[in-house]
Amino acid sequence: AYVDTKDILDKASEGYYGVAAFNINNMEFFHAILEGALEKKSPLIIETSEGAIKYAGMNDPYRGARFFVNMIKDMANTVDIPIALHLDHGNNFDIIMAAIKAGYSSVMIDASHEVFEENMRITKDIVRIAHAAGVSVEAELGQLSGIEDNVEAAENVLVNVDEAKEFCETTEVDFFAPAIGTSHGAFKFKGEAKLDYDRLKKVKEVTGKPLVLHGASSVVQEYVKIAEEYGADFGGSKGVPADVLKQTVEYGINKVNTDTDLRIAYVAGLREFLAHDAKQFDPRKYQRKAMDYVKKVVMERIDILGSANKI
Ligand SMILES: O=C(COP(=O)(O)O)N(O)CCCCO
Ligand code: NA
Ligand SMILES: [Zn+2]
Repeated sequence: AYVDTKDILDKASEGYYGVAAFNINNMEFFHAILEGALEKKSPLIIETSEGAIKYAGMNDPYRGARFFVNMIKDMANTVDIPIALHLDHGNNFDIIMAAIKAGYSSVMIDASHEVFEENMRITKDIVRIAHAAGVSVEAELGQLSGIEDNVEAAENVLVNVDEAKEFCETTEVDFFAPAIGTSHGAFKFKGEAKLDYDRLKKVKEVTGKPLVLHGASSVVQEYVKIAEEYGADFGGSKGVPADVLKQTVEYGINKVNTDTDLRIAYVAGLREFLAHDAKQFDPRKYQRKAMDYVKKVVMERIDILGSANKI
């Protein structure tokens, strides 16, 4: 069934388990992810960035938003796991409105690069509009290092616990993303993967909200190796190890944003297949291995986060 993201995350917060939020740009990633979630009988959050919406809509965001809603809502209403569709890193007002109007389950307003008061004001405004339309809202405090959705965040700015309390009370966001040391992409840490667990525990205590971990991909080396065997160069790639992910779930993370792991799995499968089959030109066949690797990553992640059979 097609559900509100808040319903999935309130249950996850109650039960102290994590639900992965998988990013897509096309049909094949959605199908591969869905196969994995169905097999695991897991609730599923599908999310699209503003770039994905522009890509699918050939630069018309409202068309792109409708494309994803039509594909995902219709499929969701014909399978028996709960599925939500979320706008990831919403920042452009028109695209956030397009997602709400098209029928997204939830939207993120990411004003984390603004000063605190401004982030709070913008977020409060989006919450008012989204809630009027029955849409739930995610927002973020602090900054991930690396490229945060075309906004260059120089260094990690960790969430401030007191600000988090005031922010959640004032804005009434439905779920909240505290920056605790992760970053987007495949090169997350120079050395040891260190997250600020103490800060995370405190944010859970003072907000009582379902929490979101951005930049949560593990950069699974099994697929990095396959991709590199067939010509990729992902040297120095490092993500959030599975045991660290489990710790964050234990301390209150409930939505676990995962994009890079799927991208690496897919390109590994594609490179491997094409290196061995010189004759195949049916896209349903030459993408299958890539989709199988995405499905495997999805199922492994569901096991790590504990959302299997939680439907
Ligand atoms: O927080 C995340 C997941 O980040 P990642 O999968 O790179 O760890 N996202 O919001 C996904 C989109 C941006 C990164 O590609
Ligand atoms: Na998000
Ligand atoms: Zn993110």
